Amino acid sequence: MAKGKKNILSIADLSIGYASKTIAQNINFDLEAGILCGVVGINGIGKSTLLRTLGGFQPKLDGNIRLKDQNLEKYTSSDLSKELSVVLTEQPASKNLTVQELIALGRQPYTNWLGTLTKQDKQQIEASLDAFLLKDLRHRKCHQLSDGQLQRVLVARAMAQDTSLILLDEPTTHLDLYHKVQILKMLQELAHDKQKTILFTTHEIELAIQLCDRILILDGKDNPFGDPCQLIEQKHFDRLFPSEMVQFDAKTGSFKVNK
Ligand SMILES: Nc1ncnc2c1ncn2[C@@H]1O[C@H](COP(=O)(O)OP(=O)(O)OP(=O)(O)O)[C@@H](O)[C@H]1O
Repeated sequence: MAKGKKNILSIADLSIGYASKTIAQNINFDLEAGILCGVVGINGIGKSTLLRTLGGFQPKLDGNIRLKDQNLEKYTSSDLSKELSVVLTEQPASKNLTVQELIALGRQPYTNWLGTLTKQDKQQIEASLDAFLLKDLRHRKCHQLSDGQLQRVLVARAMAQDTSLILLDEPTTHLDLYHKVQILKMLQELAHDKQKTILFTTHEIELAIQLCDRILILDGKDNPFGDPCQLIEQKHFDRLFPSEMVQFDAKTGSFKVNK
């Protein structure tokens, strides 16, 4: 850990899965404020299960999850909603709301029972609309948005919630390359400029290598974690897929198909 910087999320010896089956174990990593971290790994290895466990949607099987020096299970749901926001792949039920209304829902943990927005709530909503290029779309219904626009709205809602940790499950699914890069750069900016800790699952390994500060590789064994260059040097990406099919080129940080 860098001197003087406190961990926002500390994971030790974590096992995740279901009563019937352990999906992944031996997961260890720490994340400080201002870090963008990608979680990669092959289909079915447990990325979404990890996200759901960290988000408190399903119980861990073993080990420790500490959020800002307190065990995750110790948080009341009201306190947790001020420290942790989650953006899942499922489409929101509230797509009949306008962009601005959906983003305003991010302020729910802070508003009174009437949902009255204070000046500070409104400022946070404006800043979120601005950061995710949504000012012109603010009155558009969410069901009238493209996948890329809707993804920006969902992340903007998480920004409005103003939590120290933001978890996202595959935020780049269904997006073209330009919009994948756009959303990841916006997440990077949010992490670096606003000192948020952001963890997201992805199949975009090459983009994660270029844009993330840290990567967790779920590999069903040791689950290596570190900064992308370090993981490349240690040849962890070389072992991700069967080498007769695809090979990792450490010089370019990209995968080549064996023809
Ligand atoms: N409710 C459940 N009960 C039992 N097993 C489950 C349940 N949900 C998922 N699984 C299993 O857990 C394993 C991990 O699934 P998970 O969705 O976490 O993987 P993933 O890495 O996110 O996959 P993908 O990249 O395909 O999205 C899979 O084998 C899946 O079949």
